[in-house]
Parts: sequence; C-alpha cells; structure tokens
Amino acid sequence: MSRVGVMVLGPAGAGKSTFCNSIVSHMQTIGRRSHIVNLDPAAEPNKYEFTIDIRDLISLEDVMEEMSLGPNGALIYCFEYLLQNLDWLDEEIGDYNDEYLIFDCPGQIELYTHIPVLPNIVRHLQQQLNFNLCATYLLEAPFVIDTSKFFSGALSAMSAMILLELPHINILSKVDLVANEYSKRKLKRFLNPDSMLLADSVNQETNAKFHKLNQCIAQLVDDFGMVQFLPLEAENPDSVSTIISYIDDVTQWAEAQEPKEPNDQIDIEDL
Ligand SMILES: Nc1nc2c(ncn2[C@@H]2O[C@H](COP(=O)(O)OP(=O)(O)OP(=O)(O)O)[C@@H](O)[C@H]2O)c(=O)[nH]1
Repeated sequence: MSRVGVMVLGPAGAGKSTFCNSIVSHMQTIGRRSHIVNLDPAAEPNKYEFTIDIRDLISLEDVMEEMSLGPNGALIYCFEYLLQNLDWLDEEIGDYNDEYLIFDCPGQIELYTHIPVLPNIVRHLQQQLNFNLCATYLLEAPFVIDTSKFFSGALSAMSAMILLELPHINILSKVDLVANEYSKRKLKRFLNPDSMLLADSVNQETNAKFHKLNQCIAQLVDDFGMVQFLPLEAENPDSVSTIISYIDDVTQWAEAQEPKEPNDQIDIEDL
C-alpha cells in the first residue's frame, strides 16, 4: 500500500501554512492522523508542531551566516543540501505508513517553477518512499480577482503542475477577504472561468498591441485545463473539508492509474 501526501505550494503569504494547519484540524475532527512536514528552512513557529522539520537538517539563518549568502542563494543551498542528504528525509519519514503527510513548501516559487529541486524531491518520495502525492497550489483570491493577475497566477500554477507532474488542484485562498457584493460576483467568474472571456476583459484594459498575446495566454491556460479553482476559507471547516475530499478523490484516482516508468532525476543542465 502506498503512503499518501499532499504538497502545499504557492507564492509567499498565499496561506500555505494556515491551510496545512486547517488540514490537521480537519483530520483530528474525523479521527485521522496527519503530520506536517516542514520543507521551509526559514519557517516561522507554527500552530501545530512540525513532525518533520528541514530546520533539523539545515537552517536558512545558519547558511546565510556561514556561507555569506543572501536569502535566495541560501534557500537554494539548503535544498541542494537536502537533495544530497535524502537519507535524512527517508529516516524521518520512516514508518509513517497509514498517516497523512502534509508537505508545507517554501513560498519562493522558483523552487518549483525554475529549478528542479522540488521535482527531484517529489520523484524521490514517489519512487523510493512509495508516496501517492497530490499537489495543491494556492493563490490569494483578492489578488487573482484582477483579471491580468489571474493569468499571471494561473501561469505560475501551470509551471508548477508541468514541472512536478503530480495530480494538481488549484485553490483560491482567503475568499473571506473578498467582501463586497461586486467582488464576490467577480470572484465566482474566477472559480470556473471562461479564459477566452477573461482575455476579452483584459483586452479592454490593455493596449491593442498586447491583445493577440493576451488571447494566446488565455488559450494556453485553457488548453492545460488550468481554469478550475476551489475556494478556500481557512477558518471554515466546510470549505476545508470540501477541498480535502477533492484531494482524496484525486489521489485515489491517481493511485488507480498504471504506474509510470520511473524517471531519472531532472538535471538542472537539462532545463
Ligand atoms: N482572512 C484570511 N486570512 C488568511 C487565510 N489564510 C491565511 N491567512 C493569513 O494570511 C497570512 C499568511 O498566511 P500563511 O499561512 O503564513 O501564508 P504562507 O503561504 O504559509 O506564507 P509563507 O510561509 O511566507 O510563504 C497570515 O496572516 C494568515 O493568517 C484565510 O483563509 N483568510
């Protein structure tokens, strides 16, 4: 039997850690055991204690100080160090067999959009540790409600989906912050939007020389089936429970598929 894990991804401040905590609260309510695996070497203290914490292996602060690196360089260093010491992760994950592992990932989206650090960790979890994984990608609803930002967010989500090659669920977080009626109506258009209509609306706000480009981006987002988002209100148990049942459905569906041939690790030089 494979283990189940959910990767929680998205830009800084999108609500990833809050969502991880909401998952743990929900699991406690339904009597299912779950654990947070913190993969952010610069994480702040969290409501629920991390069961597994990358900072026990390496911390951003130490790397910045000892290697005289800035925060971004130090983050990459931490992940390369983790990749070289995956036996640490194997040991930490050890016997968590029937339990639900929630991987709280750093907000620097370059780690899964530009360089193959997280993809390689994902491959390791799948192939060596027999994980059945699902990726969730959070974007803030108040940000995305501006159509041009919707496309930039959808493209970053798509980039993560392509690089990680996992069953993928898009989530619009902080929907409770979308307060007035006009914005709420607008938000509905983004949950299951018609990207071509959205492109028309961006076209009304942008210079004509960009219209063809807007149309192409909308087509791309449409072609990749990136247009569905689930609304999340982290403090609302019903909203969290709906998303978790989607995650369950998607992971069970993925498990039922034919196993893929193991890929080699992705090499930075190949990108
Ligand atoms: N109103 C509201 N605020 C939220 C929600 N989810 C998260 N927040 C707030 O948004 C802020 C950022 O949330 P985090 O969970 O720390 O976001 P993160 O994505 O883990 O941030 P990084 O670790 O910096 O990448 C915090 O102040 C949260 O309380 C939500 O559903 N509604």
